[in-house]
Amino acid sequence: MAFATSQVVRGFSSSAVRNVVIKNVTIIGGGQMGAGIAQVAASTGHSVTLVDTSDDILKKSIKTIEGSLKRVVKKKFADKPEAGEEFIKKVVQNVSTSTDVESAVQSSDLVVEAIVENLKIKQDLFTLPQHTIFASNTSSLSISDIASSTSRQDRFGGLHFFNPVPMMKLVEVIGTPATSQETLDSLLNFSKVLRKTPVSCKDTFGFVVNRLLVPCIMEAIRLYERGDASKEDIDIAMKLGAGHPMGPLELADYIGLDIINSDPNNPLFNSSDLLNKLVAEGKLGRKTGEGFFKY
Ligand SMILES: CCCCCCCCCCCCC[C@H](O)CC(=O)SCCNC(=O)CCNC(=O)[C@H](O)C(C)(C)COP(=O)(O)OP(=O)(O)OC[C@H]1O[C@@H](n2cnc3c(N)ncnc32)[C@H](O)[C@@H]1OP(=O)(O)O
Ligand SMILES: NC(=O)c1ccc[n+]([C@@H]2O[C@H](COP(=O)([O-])OP(=O)(O)OC[C@H]3O[C@@H](n4cnc5c(N)ncnc54)[C@H](O)[C@@H]3O)[C@@H](O)[C@H]2O)c1
Repeated sequence: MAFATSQVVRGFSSSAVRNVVIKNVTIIGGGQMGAGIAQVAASTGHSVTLVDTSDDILKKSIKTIEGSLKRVVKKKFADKPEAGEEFIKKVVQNVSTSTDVESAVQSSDLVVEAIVENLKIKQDLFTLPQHTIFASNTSSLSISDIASSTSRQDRFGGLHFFNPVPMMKLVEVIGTPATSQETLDSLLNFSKVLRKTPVSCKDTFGFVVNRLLVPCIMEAIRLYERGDASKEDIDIAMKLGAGHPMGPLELADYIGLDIINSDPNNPLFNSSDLLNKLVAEGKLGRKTGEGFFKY
C-alpha cells in the first residue's frame, strides 16, 4: 500500500487529495461482473486475485476473460496479431485464482465484492486486513447495510460497474456517511486508472443509473405483459426511437432476470407477474439460454 497526491475528477473537489495507490486487487465472485472487473483491472497492470466457490467456476471465469480479451485485441491490435496474443498472455498472467477468501485478501489494497445479490451472504464475507478498502458492486442493496457487519466502515464504499465491464465506461462510486474522504478519493482514482469515468452518488436506492434505467425496463415488461406491443417491437422502438444500444427486454436478459428481480419488496420497485414467473422457471436470460428471448 502507498499513498499518492493527485487531482480528483471533474465535478469533485479540485484540491489535492490523499489516496491509497491500489496495486493488488481481490475480486470476490467470478461471474459476469467479477470476471469483467478482473479483466479490466488486470489489463491496466494490477495484480488480481479472483475468488469464487469452486475451481470449475474459476476456470469458466478465466475462459470468459480470454474470450473477451480476444474481442478487445481484434480491434486494438488489428495490424499486429502477435502483439495482441502477447497482450492477452500478459493480462491473463496478472490474474490468479483462489477459493480461499481469507488468504486471498491478505495482501490486497482493494477488495471488490461481486457475488450474489444477497445481503446476508455479502455481510458474511468480512475478515479483512485493516488497511484494505472494501467495495461492493451491488446493484440494489444499501452499501451501509452491507458495511454494517464490519467495524471498518470508513474503508467501505460502493464501486458499481456496468455490464459488460470491458465496454462500459461508467463507474458509480458510492459513499455512505461513514466512508472516509480518503477511501472515496482512492475509489475515484482507481476507477480512472481503469480508464473509466467515475461519478459519485450517495447511498440511495438504485444509485443514479438503476434508479432511472430499471423503471424503464419494468415498464417495457409491463407493456409486453399486457400485450400492448410485441417484445421485438418494444426493443426496436427503444433502439431506433431513443438511440439505446439494446432494447429494454434484450437488456433485461443480458443483465439477468434474477438480478433485475433481486429486490422485489422494495417500495420503489414494482415487480411483475411475468418476471416472477420467468425467474421461478429458471429462465434468467442470456446466462441460462432463455429469458424474454431464446439464445
Ligand atoms: C426504482 C429503482 C429501482 C432500482 C433498483 C432495482 C434493483 C434491480 C437492479 C437490476 C439492474 C442491474 C443493472 C446493473 O446494476 C447495472 C448495469 O450493468 S445496467 C446495463 C448496462 N449495460 C448496457 O446498457 C449495455 C447496452 N448495450 C451495449 O452497450 C452494446 O449492445 C454492447 C453490449 C457493447 C454490444 O454492442 P453491440 O454493437 O450491440 O454488439 P457487438 O457484439 O457487435 O459488440 C460491439 C463491439 O463491442 C465488443 N464487445 C461487446 N461485448 C464485449 C465484451 N464483453 N468484451 C469485449 N468486447 C466486447 C464487440 O467485440 C464489438 O467490437 P467491434 O466488433 O466493434 O470491434
Ligand atoms: N449482471 C449485471 O448486469 C450486474 C451489473 C452491475 C452489478 N451487478 C451486481 O454484481 C453482483 C454480481 O452479479 P453477476 O451478474 O456477476 O452475478 P453472477 O451470478 O454472474 O456471479 C456471481 C458469482 O458469485 C459467486 N459467489 C456466490 N457466493 C460467493 C461467495 N460467498 N464467495 C465467493 N463467490 C461467491 C458465484 O459462484 C458466481 O460465480 C451482484 O451484486 C449484482 O447485483 C450485476
